[in-house]
Amino acid sequence: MIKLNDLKISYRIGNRVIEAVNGVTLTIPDGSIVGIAGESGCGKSTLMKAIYGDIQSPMSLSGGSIEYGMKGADGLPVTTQTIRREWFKSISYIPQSSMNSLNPVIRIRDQFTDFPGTDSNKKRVLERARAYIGKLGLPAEAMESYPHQLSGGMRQRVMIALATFFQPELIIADEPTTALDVVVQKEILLLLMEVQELMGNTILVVSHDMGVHYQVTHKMLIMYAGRVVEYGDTESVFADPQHPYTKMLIDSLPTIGDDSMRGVLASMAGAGGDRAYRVEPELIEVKPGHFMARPSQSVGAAA
Ligand SMILES: Nc1ncnc2c1ncn2[C@@H]1O[C@H](COP(=O)(O)OP(=O)(O)OP(=O)(O)O)[C@@H](O)[C@H]1O
Repeated sequence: MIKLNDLKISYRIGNRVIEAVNGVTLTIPDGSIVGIAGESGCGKSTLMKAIYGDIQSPMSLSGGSIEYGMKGADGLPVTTQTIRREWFKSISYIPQSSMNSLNPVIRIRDQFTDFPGTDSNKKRVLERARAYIGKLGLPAEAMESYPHQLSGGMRQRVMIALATFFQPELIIADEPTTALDVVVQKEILLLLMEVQELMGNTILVVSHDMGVHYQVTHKMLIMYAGRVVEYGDTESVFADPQHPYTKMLIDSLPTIGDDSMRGVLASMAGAGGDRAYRVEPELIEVKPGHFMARPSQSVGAAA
């Protein structure tokens, strides 16, 4: 269980201090997938880096604390000061555009054996790694490849394989599917879910995509301007959002049968009322090669 107690993280740029995370208090239960959403610049990545223990200038922990609820190799509780020793072993980080973070001049096999803290018996590591990447849907040949020889989705799978190789208790994934096409996005998210089911680790996933959060997470944390404005079980947050900002984020998701565009569509159809337009708009060519679904007035509709 991770506990954040009035956590404050700031950046100092000259005389200016930006409170990027401004007093966050919450508890993250073990074995849950927690989604973090909020607009650009609200502090999601800063919070993730702080939990990962990657706090370096100009970033600083300006208040509060993080309790990790895990013990290190020395048997002592892990703290902000000692968390770095747990990197790759108990806690791993899948950064934004991580598929481009693989060292381009090192074969995938060597990325596994050169891993910090890995077993010194390379043969044993490679055997394990081969079996493991197979489980994550990668062909054995991928081990012999350089990163550029793999597709974006495969590189992201390799990143996930590297990040989960030591079965860490906590995985932080900062926008793990950005820059992937939607089909691969779905595969990667399913993979993360499978890994979590298999290993029972806690996963924190940052994403701008509320659909992703709905599909994948157990709990949702909504951030706004450095603060948490809502936190709860995903089902409850989506079914009954409490904070106006959460409502806005959820309302921005189009749903089948969505009626919110009714008035606009009706006026586009020149219907003069908000009911008189055809439910299935026709796709018409507005400019050569450029089509739009223009609503048209329905037969017998009142003007
Ligand atoms: N290295 C840095 N130096 C100074 N300010 C920073 C730095 N990194 C982030 N910030 C500032 O901290 C605030 C929070 O940024 P952060 O990257 O955590 O937001 P975010 O929610 O992850 O945004 P995005 O969704 O765009 O990744 C922003 O105001 C940002 O400008």
